[in-house]
Amino acid sequence: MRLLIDAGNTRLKWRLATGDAVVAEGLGAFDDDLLSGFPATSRVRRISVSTVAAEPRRQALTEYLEARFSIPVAYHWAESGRGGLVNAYEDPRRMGADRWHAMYAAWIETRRGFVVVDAGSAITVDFVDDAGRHIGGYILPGVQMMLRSLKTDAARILFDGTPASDSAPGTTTGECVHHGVSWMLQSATERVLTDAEQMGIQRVIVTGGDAGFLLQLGLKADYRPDLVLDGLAAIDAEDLAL
Ligand SMILES: Nc1ncnc2c1ncn2[C@@H]1O[C@H](COP(=O)(O)OP(=O)(O)OP(=O)(O)O)[C@@H](O)[C@H]1O
Ligand SMILES: CC(C)(CO)[C@@H](O)C(=O)NCCC(=O)O
Ligand SMILES: [K+]
Repeated sequence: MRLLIDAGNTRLKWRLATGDAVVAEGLGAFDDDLLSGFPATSRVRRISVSTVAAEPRRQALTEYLEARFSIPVAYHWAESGRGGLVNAYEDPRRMGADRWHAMYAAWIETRRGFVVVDAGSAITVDFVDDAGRHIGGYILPGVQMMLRSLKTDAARILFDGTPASDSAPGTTTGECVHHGVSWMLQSATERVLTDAEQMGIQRVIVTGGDAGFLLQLGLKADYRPDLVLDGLAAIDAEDLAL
């Protein structure tokens, strides 16, 4: 069985697979048991990871996995191109592996243009045209990141509560902050759709922990929670076949 891992800045997702079939999947924070819910009896023959975590955390993950499964860990990074998908970055190693793996999953499904919106710790937007050319993208602060910076970098912005999909002008600090985040993301969402239209791109795909929030805010997109793992699985299978 293959163990596939998407290790983000906030959470870690894992999938156990045989061939294309998913045997088990899980999701957890880094401070929990790293593979909570993992079926103890399974025989893992290969481990492949896509990560954007800091180097010390990546090393800790490697040590944990090698100690637990006694096999080496294969990391997959962003590439300049694969299977007709071409990265716009001059130095692809600088691109987050999650962005490349998400784009690759979307590309091999239809081999048509698409936009991937990954609403995780940070929010990324990547545009790919019908020829498989990555046009480029955006990196924006994520929902928790925006709230945290308002809380910590301004002394008198005091608020509680959770994100609301309401974007009406607020009349309390809490409303101004939470509705403000919604208002900003709604604007960004509209812009994704108009930009895609201008580029002749029809398909919008959304993934990440805040995908549901963006859909609530009116983003018209296909929700694909495991896009990064899907791309990683495909790439890993291709490399194995070489
Ligand atoms: N149960 C949850 N725990 C943590 N974050 C959650 C949860 N549910 C939704 N979220 C939202 O998901 C975001 C994190 O998304 P996600 O788990 O996709 O990120 P990640 O993959 O860890 O990070 P990265 O963006 O670095 O890949 C948080 O900012 C938060 O707003
Ligand atoms: C932007 C994030 C944090 C999104 O997870 C990740 O893709 C990343 O760390 N990227 C590195 C910078 C870049 O992609 O250009
Ligand atoms: K992610």
